[in-house]
Amino acid sequence: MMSGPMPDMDDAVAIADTGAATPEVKVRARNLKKTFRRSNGELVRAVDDVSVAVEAGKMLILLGPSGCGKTTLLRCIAGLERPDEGEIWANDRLMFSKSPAVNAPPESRGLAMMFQSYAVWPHMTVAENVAFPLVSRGYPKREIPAKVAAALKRVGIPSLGDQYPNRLSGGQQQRVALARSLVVDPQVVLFDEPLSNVDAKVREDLRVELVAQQREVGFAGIYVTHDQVEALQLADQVAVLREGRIEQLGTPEDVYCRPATRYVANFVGRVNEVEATITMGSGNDNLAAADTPLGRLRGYPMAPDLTPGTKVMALFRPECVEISDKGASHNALTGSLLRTQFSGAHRDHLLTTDDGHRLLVSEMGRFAGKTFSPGDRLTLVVDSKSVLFYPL
Ligand SMILES: Nc1ncnc2c1ncn2[C@@H]1O[C@H](COP(=O)(O)OP(=O)(O)OP(=O)(O)O)[C@@H](O)[C@H]1O
Repeated sequence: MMSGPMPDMDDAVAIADTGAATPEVKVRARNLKKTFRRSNGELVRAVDDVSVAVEAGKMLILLGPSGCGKTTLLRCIAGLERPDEGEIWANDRLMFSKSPAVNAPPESRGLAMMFQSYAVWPHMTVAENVAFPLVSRGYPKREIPAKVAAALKRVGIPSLGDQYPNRLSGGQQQRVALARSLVVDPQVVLFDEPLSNVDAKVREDLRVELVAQQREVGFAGIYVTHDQVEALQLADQVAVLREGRIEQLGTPEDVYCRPATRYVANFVGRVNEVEATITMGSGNDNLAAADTPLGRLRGYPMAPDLTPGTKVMALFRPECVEISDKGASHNALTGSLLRTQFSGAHRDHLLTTDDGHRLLVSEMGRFAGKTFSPGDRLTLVVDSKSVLFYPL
């Protein structure tokens, strides 16, 4: 039931007891669709029947490769793009629907934004930049300096208020942009790849900062990225997108450790893939067995109907493999070392098996004293709990 009369096209609608949004859900998009027509006439389903929700104080990450529809979905929620179908609710108000016809303008949705392209304004000082959302919302003038100072302090640049942005580093400019997004104490913040223009170390610092700010301010966030490390670090929930659709929605642990599909497994981390044939369906321990050209593997079936004889792909991550000098009764594979790459916290070994399969093994820390040379025969033992069988 909607409160009040039938809304005008450009009004947001407050909801009473619709059951459409529970109190803690800050943003909900339902069955959103958005199709574009390219200049050559071709239709692109940028967002294809997507439903997502984010609760107060939680971060939802939209993750996927370039062109999968992340930005379009975010822009629909922000009100910068008009969906073809679906509904959008924010802060318990209907922001978009086709029937009744509702399409609230961006500035009335109560959503703060921090977009990569929304750079800080060079002709304004840092303090003026941060004050801008307060001024444009008509905040009492005398309250603005204290709010700006608090926002700058919160993002770790309390003394930069008088500076012009072109005197600041990229990381400091991003802090200004973050302060500008948070100064109005928003309940919801939309982020579109906000850290993609800063170097790796600054990105990492800013991610930590962002999580701390979220805890403190308690806003709900929707954050677009194609960087899986960023997604896993920041997310409460990750939506992995593929060609406009959600391939998996889950916690970072779900999408990394129990990817629903091979696409998700490959997108959120590195994997070894070996073709296999199921020889034994899953038993009491839920583990099945499959024959591969490299030997028998035990692992978890990722579909219900993987009966003996079914062709599957066995997947396991490089860090779930141990180099063994004892061998093992099952899940043991043998290969010759091609090369080793040292990366500080871990080192990666690339092996080739006798039938030409390539296997990647990642050893974490504690490898001092153990050296291997190209050509060495190594036995690998793969943890059964991390082998996953997917239908082909
Ligand atoms: N205005 C537009 N007109 C035509 N096609 C568009 C338009 N905007 C986006 N698209 C197409 O829609 C699809 C999704 O684009 P979108 O920008 O949402 O993807 P993305 O996942 O955010 O990619 P990226 O990470 O590269 O920004 C792409 O195929 C893109 O070319």
